[in-house]
Amino acid sequence: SVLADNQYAVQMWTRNEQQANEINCNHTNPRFLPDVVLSSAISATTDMEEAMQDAELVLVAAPSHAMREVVKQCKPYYRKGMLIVHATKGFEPGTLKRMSEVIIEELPDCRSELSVLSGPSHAEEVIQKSPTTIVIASYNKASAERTQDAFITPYFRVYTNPDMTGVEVGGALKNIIAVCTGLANGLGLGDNAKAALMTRGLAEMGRLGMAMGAHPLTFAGLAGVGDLIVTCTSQHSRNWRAGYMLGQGKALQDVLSSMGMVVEGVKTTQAAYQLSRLYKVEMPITDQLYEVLWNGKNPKTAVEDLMGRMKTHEMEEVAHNPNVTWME
Ligand SMILES: NC(=O)C1=CN([C@@H]2O[C@H](COP(=O)(O)OP(=O)(O)OC[C@H]3O[C@@H](n4cnc5c(N)ncnc54)[C@H](OP(=O)(O)O)[C@@H]3O)[C@@H](O)[C@H]2O)C=CC1
Ligand SMILES: O=C(CO)COP(=O)(O)O
Repeated sequence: SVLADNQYAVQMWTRNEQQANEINCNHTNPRFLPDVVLSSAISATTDMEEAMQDAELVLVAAPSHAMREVVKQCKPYYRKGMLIVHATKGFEPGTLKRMSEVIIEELPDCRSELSVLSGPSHAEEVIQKSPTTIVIASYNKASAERTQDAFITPYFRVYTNPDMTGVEVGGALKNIIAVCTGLANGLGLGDNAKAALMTRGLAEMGRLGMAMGAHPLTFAGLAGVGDLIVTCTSQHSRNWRAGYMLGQGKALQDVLSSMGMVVEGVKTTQAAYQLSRLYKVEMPITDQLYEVLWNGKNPKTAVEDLMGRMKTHEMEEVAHNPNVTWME
């Protein structure tokens, strides 16, 4: 819709024939955005060749577990020079790769035209043209700026950032913390607990991100704290809602089947648990959520175990910074 507002003719690809017909005939997408009329500049098809044949820019927003499969389907119709943008927040299950790594493996020629679009941006609000800020990261400045130009509108403000790793890792990891804050609310815990999870969660997002090669300040930006705030506090967040239901005692499988939409934070918790061991980074909140989701740990015990950890200082970098020392 943002691209259509910028005068692009938008061709959507979906695997669902009924959804394509609905978009083409009625300009609606009722399962995902009920009560919304889409621009007549948007059409849909189930034929990937038709979707990609004249494309200048390809935006991929498949869930992380389906990214490789979808990009493989794009591959025969990819042409060097096309801008490729992804908006997916997660890691590839099993390989633990970031989405840009998966895309580059499948489309090696697209490296310098590839960007990630991320930040605090619930579709339900973007479609209402509610002011939204977002970041585009790319290895290539010219591609980042071309993509910025394609998406920027008076209600959708786009920044650029060269830190592809930081933007991808921030967007993926904030979902873990959103599930945790939902869980805390579902357990009846208060705003102090929520603030604690968000702040200490941001610390562990940054620790893993830096170990993976990200710039620490990216986590203070839209793809870090920005998206963390919206996902941990918005009624629209599927990750928060899933956590809330878990906190109320529902079983994980029942929660996931009742959502009918992807809850990236669940698989991302497993991926981050594995990455934290690979990179030897402490991620206590992620560890506890992993035990709750994957090993059936009681969430109340998980909270007690987090609160009962060995006492420590707040920030490693500050505690060991010679300019900020303890008084003798
Ligand atoms: N919703 C939002 O506001 C935002 C979402 N994101 C990110 O975008 C990604 C997608 O999220 P979102 O669109 O909300 O998820 P939804 O669950 O709402 O939709 C997922 C879509 O992907 C399709 N899909 C799933 N698997 C495949 C596959 N193997 N091949 C082709 N299509 C497939 C589904 O089709 P079907 O219906 O046929 O299953 C469905 O249309 C996630 O990584 C999310 O974190 C990022 C920012 C905002
Ligand atoms: O990433 C999002 C908003 O920026 C969407 O979050 P949810 O997947 O939790 O709905």
